Amino acid sequence: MSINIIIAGPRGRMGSEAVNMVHNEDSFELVACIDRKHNGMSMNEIDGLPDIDVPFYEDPEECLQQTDADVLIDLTIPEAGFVHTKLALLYDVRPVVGTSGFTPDQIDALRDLSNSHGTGCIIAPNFAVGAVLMMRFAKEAAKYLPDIEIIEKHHDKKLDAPSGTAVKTADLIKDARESKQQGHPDEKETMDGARGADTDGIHIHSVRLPGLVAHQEVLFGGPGQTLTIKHDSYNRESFMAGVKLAVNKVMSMNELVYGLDNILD
Ligand SMILES: NC(=O)C1=CN([C@@H]2O[C@H](COP(=O)(O)OP(=O)(O)OC[C@H]3O[C@@H](n4cnc5c(N)ncnc54)[C@H](OP(=O)(O)O)[C@@H]3O)[C@@H](O)[C@H]2O)C=CC1
Ligand SMILES: O=C(O)C1=N[C@H](C(=O)O)C[C@H](O)C1
Repeated sequence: MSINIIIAGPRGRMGSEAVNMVHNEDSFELVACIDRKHNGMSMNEIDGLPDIDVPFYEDPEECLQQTDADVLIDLTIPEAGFVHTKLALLYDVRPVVGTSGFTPDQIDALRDLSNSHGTGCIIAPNFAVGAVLMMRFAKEAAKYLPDIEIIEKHHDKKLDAPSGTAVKTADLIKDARESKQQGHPDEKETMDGARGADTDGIHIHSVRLPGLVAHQEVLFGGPGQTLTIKHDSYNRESFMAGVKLAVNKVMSMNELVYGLDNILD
């Protein structure tokens, strides 16, 4: 039996990669797309998209009502992604969400809905296995070297800053070390933003440049030494093994999980 999948954001950089991955996977079936353009058209009628006969819906609720789907993959923007994920849970379709930029309150609301419906949901700020390991190693290192700064670097089409990965990394580090103020107690920015964002004393610096894809360095400093843990995604294929794993895993889940690390064996 194949897993029936809806993709939201099929024309995007990640969405188009996910369309190819789902289409090429024997046990997956792409059954519909949610797109804010091309309502009522089939993918194979739209210029520049693969020759796949699958319907496009502008209205996410109409899509969920009319489609026999098991899983929704959302790769859009946080505002739309939140609505899609909520609706999918209401229709008992399991969301696999890569969209970054949800607020903690939004994640809590989706967790409540997922858990009360008993419908599995995976929200993963980063689907690349190497990035998950970077976060895991950073959490471990934070126990021994608690002075930490994060530099995340992305392509200049990215809408949210800091990245979901940087936020998740900082959250993991907060679980592993005591809250602390970093840098000089009297330090003063003479130019706004010079020290980056500050979450519980951890500073996050966001770089946006053409040519980049998705990169992060976690820097640790101690007396006479530094440690750098670094991950680079050079293309969007790097995320697809994680998306595939999440689709398979979510089928047997009945609650929300935040972060791919929680489903890696
Ligand atoms: N978890 C992970 O591993 C990864 C997550 N991401 C995240 O995935 C998301 C998508 O990234 P990326 O593919 O680079 O972005 P793109 O901008 O390339 O794609 C976003 C897609 O969402 C669509 N969209 C925008 N607004 C709406 C709306 N209101 N309703 C429905 N669809 C909408 C866009 O359509 P239109 O063209 O009409 O604007 C576009 O097709 C981002 O949040 C990004 O941070 C990215 C890489 C990896
Ligand atoms: O927008 C991107 O490209 C990416 N977004 C995710 C994030 O915000 O962390 C994951 C990855 O870094 C690529």
